[in-house]
Amino acid sequence: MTLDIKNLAFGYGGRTVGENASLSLESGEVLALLGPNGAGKTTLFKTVLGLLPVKAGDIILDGRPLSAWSRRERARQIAYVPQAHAALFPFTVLEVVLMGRAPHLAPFSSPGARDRRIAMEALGGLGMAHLAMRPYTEISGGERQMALIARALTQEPAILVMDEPTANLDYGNQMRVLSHVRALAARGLSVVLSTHNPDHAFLVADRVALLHASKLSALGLPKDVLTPASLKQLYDIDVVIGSIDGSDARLCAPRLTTPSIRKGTDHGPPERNP
Ligand SMILES: Nc1ncnc2c1ncn2[C@@H]1O[C@H](COP(=O)(O)OP(=O)(O)OP(=O)(O)O)[C@@H](O)[C@H]1O
Repeated sequence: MTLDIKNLAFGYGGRTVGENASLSLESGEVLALLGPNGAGKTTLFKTVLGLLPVKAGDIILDGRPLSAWSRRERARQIAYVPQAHAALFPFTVLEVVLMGRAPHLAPFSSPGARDRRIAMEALGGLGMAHLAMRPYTEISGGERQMALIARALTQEPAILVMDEPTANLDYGNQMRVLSHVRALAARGLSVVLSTHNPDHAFLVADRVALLHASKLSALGLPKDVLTPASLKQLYDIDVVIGSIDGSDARLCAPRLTTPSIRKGTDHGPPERNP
């Protein structure tokens, strides 16, 4: 399953968030998208998922325009892991994960034994099986994030779109999710994920794209795209990037700057005159 985005413009109503975005995704490839807060990563993802209308350009899924796929067909091919949200209804974790089976069920039918097995396997693979019967409203933000990943895997998609999948996770679960992403790619799944952590892109991505000032500004190997200069442009911070033991593996370390703190400006109310 391939995904081609050509000269895409995306945004909301009369507002264009990004334009002229082009990229392609091959089977088994992991693409990491980096960009500052508000750059438009979620908006791009929602457009690729067909949740927001295309403003200009084309999205081609497996050679066919996305608009030619029915919602159900699309949902069998592309799954979305949104940023974890607060839950409103006390479904069990298993019930939430089973929602991923919806595109595979006949209309008005309920999930069967096979669907439950797939859902439990997804939970088990993420070390979450023990939470299956807990209300989704009574688990932590990180556990909800893991449940949403399990729900997406239960959908058995060819392409997985993950919006900051490690954002709420402890260090161990971050690495478990990244390992899972690599294992899924090895099985032929394509993964697009956004991250604010360059090290995660170094760990997991085959290619990296940068979204900045309404443009996809770079697309290439992590070591070529994630440089002190590009990260300075993206986040306005200074970093050092080193290789581990002279290998191709890279690590990014920020240099902290000392902000100038002035009395009576950004850091508290102005001093009163006596
Ligand atoms: N529903 C909406 N309607 C109009 N504008 C929106 C809407 N949601 C987000 N925006 C705006 O669109 C721009 C891109 O937002 P988006 O959420 O795609 O950024 P992002 O790169 O995912 O950010 P973050 O890293 O903070 O999650 C921002 O300026 C944001 O304020």
